[in-house]
This record gives sequence, structure tokens and C-alpha cells, in this order.
Amino acid sequence: MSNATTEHQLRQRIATLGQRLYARGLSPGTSGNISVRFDEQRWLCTPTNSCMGELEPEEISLLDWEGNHLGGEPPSKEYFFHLAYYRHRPAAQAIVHLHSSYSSAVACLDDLDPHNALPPITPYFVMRIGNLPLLPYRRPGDVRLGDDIARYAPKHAAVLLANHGPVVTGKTLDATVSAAEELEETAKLYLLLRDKPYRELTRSQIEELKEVFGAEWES
Ligand SMILES: O=C(CO)COP(=O)(O)O
Ligand SMILES: [Zn+2]
Repeated sequence: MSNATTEHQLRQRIATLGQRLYARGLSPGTSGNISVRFDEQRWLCTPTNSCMGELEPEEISLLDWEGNHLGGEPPSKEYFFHLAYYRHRPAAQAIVHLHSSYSSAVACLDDLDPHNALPPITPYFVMRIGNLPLLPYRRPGDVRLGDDIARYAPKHAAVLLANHGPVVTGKTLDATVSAAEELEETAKLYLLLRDKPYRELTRSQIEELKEVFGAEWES
């Protein structure tokens, strides 16, 4: 995140984007969490048990890169998997975890390809998310989720937690929220199409997205 962005501006932006996700019904109740890199020493993460629609900027937790809590309210119980993603994916500037309905419904299907929980049906899914691995079920707050994420982080901008929900990273906080929304729409389309003879993007259509937009997809 640019040094031109102050800590206060970042806190406000997290709260604004939290409101947007909550208003769209993508983080019901107190589910989900958002984090963003601040500087070489610190990062921000939404507090545990907070409602994304009612975040107070100054209550958002400040942590160091060892996971120590420096300020604000106590962080999300999933702070350690955010930390694992940042450690193993230097390009990730922000992380959004949601319990959004359609992505979470897909995460409960029992016939998924664990390497690609969703097929390449739309260009924006391929461009913003890429191959989406399904990680094994763990209870929320289980520290083994950090090890699971560490394994996939270098090659995957997003992962789907089985019977739980998506974790999405991106190059900016705004881009990460947009990508999470895009993932939710693709999951919705997939569930609408699943019992119909739908078309996936072809290999050459995916190659074109890789060339023109730098999409990362392994067929
Ligand atoms: O989504 C959640 C757990 O997976 C919400 O947990 P927190 O309220 O601790 O962030
Ligand atoms: Zn969760």
C-alpha cells in the first residue's frame, strides 16, 4: 500500500468497503474479515466478532508481522491465515474473507475438482481470481488453516475453504473487494448453470486473457 495513504485513510476505506460488502449481503452477521498491508512493520485487520457494515475505523486492529496486536480491538480469529497469505504471497496487498452465499454454497458441494472449484465460465473470473483451489474443512480459528493457506498462497490469488467460504487477495484493497464480488457472481452463475449444458471458455480464449490482461490460469 502506498505510503501516501495514511493509516487513518486506510481505516476509513476498510470501513467503507465493509459497508459495501455488508449492504450487498456478502458478509452476514459478524462473518468475514478484511485486512490490508500498511507498511513494513504493520498491517490492519478487522476486529473479531465485528459486523462489516458497522466498522468503526479507529477500532480496526493494528498488528505487526509477527502477529502481535499493537492497537485497536482484538483482531479476527483468522488473523493468522491472513498473516500466512501475506508471508507467502508478497504481491498480496489486501485480503477479504467472506461467507457470501453462492461461493459458500459451492464450497459445500461434494463433487468439486479440488484444484478448480469453479470452471472458467467468464473472463472476469479468470482475470481476477484464476484457478480456485478447495482447501480441506477446518473449524474457524483452527491454526492449521494457516499452513493450508501457506501451501497455496504462492500460486493462487484466492482459495475456497470447504464448507466455509472464500479468501481473496489482490494488489490493492479496492481491487481485492472487487475480485471477491466477481467470485461471488461467478459462483452464482455456476449454480444457475450446473444442470444445463453450459460452455466454458476455450483454451485459446483463456490464452488471450493471459496475453492481454496478464490473467493467471493453468488449464
Ligand atoms: O468469518 C469469520 C470466521 O471464519 C469471522 O471471524 P472473526 O469475527 O473472528 O473475524
Ligand atoms: Zn469465516
